Amino acid sequence: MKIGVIGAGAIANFLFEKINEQQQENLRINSVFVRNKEKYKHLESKYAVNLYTELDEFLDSDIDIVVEAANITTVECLLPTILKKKDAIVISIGAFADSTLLAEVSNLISEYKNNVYLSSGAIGGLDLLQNAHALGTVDKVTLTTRKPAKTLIEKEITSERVVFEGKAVDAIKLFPRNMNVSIVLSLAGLGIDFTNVRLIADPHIDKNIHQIEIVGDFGEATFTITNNPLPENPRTSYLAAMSILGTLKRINYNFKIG
Ligand SMILES: NC(=O)C1=CN([C@@H]2O[C@H](COP(=O)(O)OP(=O)(O)OC[C@H]3O[C@@H](n4cnc5c(N)ncnc54)[C@H](OP(=O)(O)O)[C@@H]3O)[C@@H](O)[C@H]2O)C=CC1
Ligand SMILES: O=C([O-])CC(=O)C(=O)O
Repeated sequence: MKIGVIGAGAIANFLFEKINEQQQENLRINSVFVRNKEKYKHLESKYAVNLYTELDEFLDSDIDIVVEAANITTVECLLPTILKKKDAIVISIGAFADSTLLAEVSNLISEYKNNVYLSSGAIGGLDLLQNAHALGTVDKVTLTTRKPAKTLIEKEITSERVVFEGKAVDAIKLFPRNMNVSIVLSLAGLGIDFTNVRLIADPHIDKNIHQIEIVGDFGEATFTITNNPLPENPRTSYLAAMSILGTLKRINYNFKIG
């Protein structure tokens, strides 16, 4: 599968290294869409990719699928155009908190028959949540996220602080670079207005910890994911980058699990 990546930050560099440098069977990144070619010029020789700043040229290049590794605004601006030509994997899931975009994307999927894959990112358990809610009988979903304090607030603190408590719909507005996980969890389950979120700045940790609690007719489930950060961007978990690689591998394989 030939891949085009949008963005060239921490997640994108993980993918360049693991896919192009270390090589993965049947996967190859050919094209990278950036805002500033000069800034990222070194990538062309390092990973044998072509850089693009024009979206149509990027989409018409030698790629089968687009991987977004940029931010929410980029998804809002580019995804509708992408879906007219290519499948897409999205990691900045927060974009789908906008119901207008969600409806537009649903219409484009029907019309152009391209697929959108929402990576599970820095969490897991989305298969269980979707199964448990297949009859609409999950009652409660709560996400408690703890991140190193310095990645959430500028001021130094000595004890933990709850920086957000409420619904996913508001969490993503206030923390668009930290709460994408709350939106994928919402889409798999009760929706953005009914998924409970707590975000805690913790000065005593150096990992991104997501705790998920699900209650419904099936019973109860709790998961804790203790994520190592990506060195290039400690706000982003290593698993978020891995989840894109996992999605790419699963698309390629006809023996589907879960
Ligand atoms: N679902 C999940 O669990 C998670 C999701 N995320 C999402 O992934 C995104 C990427 O994370 P990460 O790699 O750590 O972030 P980085 O800040 O390291 O990299 C972001 C990259 O996107 C580029 N970019 C921004 N806007 C555009 C654009 N319009 N067109 C092309 N490139 C663009 C930036 O380029 P430039 O130099 O031009 O600014 C930069 O190279 C985050 O913003 C977040 O939305 C992150 C962590 C977890
Ligand atoms: O990487 C993480 O732990 C989660 C994150 O930033 C997000 O969901 O936006």
